[in-house]
Amino acid sequence: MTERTVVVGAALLDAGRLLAARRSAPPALAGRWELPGGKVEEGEAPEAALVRELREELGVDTETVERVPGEWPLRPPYVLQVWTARLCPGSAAPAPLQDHDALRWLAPDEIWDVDWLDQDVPAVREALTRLAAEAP
Ligand SMILES: Nc1nc2c([nH]c(=O)n2[C@H]2C[C@H](O)[C@@H](COP(=O)(O)OP(=O)(O)OP(=O)(O)O)O2)c(=O)[nH]1
Repeated sequence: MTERTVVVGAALLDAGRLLAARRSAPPALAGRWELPGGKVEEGEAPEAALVRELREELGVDTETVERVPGEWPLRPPYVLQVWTARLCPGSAAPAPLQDHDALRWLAPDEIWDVDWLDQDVPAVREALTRLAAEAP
């Protein structure tokens, strides 16, 4: 039997930039950059989980736009799925409230300036194609 838990990550896009978040915990991941998000709870739709996680972690109101095709293995039993998302009108600006200690909005030519978690690199590469498509 394969047990797997989906971790949803947001490619949060705004004004042609992608939000990257630096993890503050656990020690093995702290200091590395990721797509903000978290684990989907039982009975929860992944898009709803992502909106919930972004509210908890960053204090923002968001809506998901589309699934970024693909699924990337994390530490078993977790797999990463990614959606593009945008801020709802009137949302607060993202703040590192929980799990993160820094945030950066990255333009396409800055994407590789941060030290992404190794396992996020293929997902970020895929998200970058979406960002390039919507860059002003
Ligand atoms: N959110 C997120 N987690 C990731 C990414 N890449 C990656 O390996 N992970 C790992 C870190 C964690 O082991 C797991 C997700 O944990 P989390 O701490 O973000 O999820 P959560 O908010 O639901 O966690 P919890 O404290 O409620 O247990 O997936 C990523 O891009 N985004």
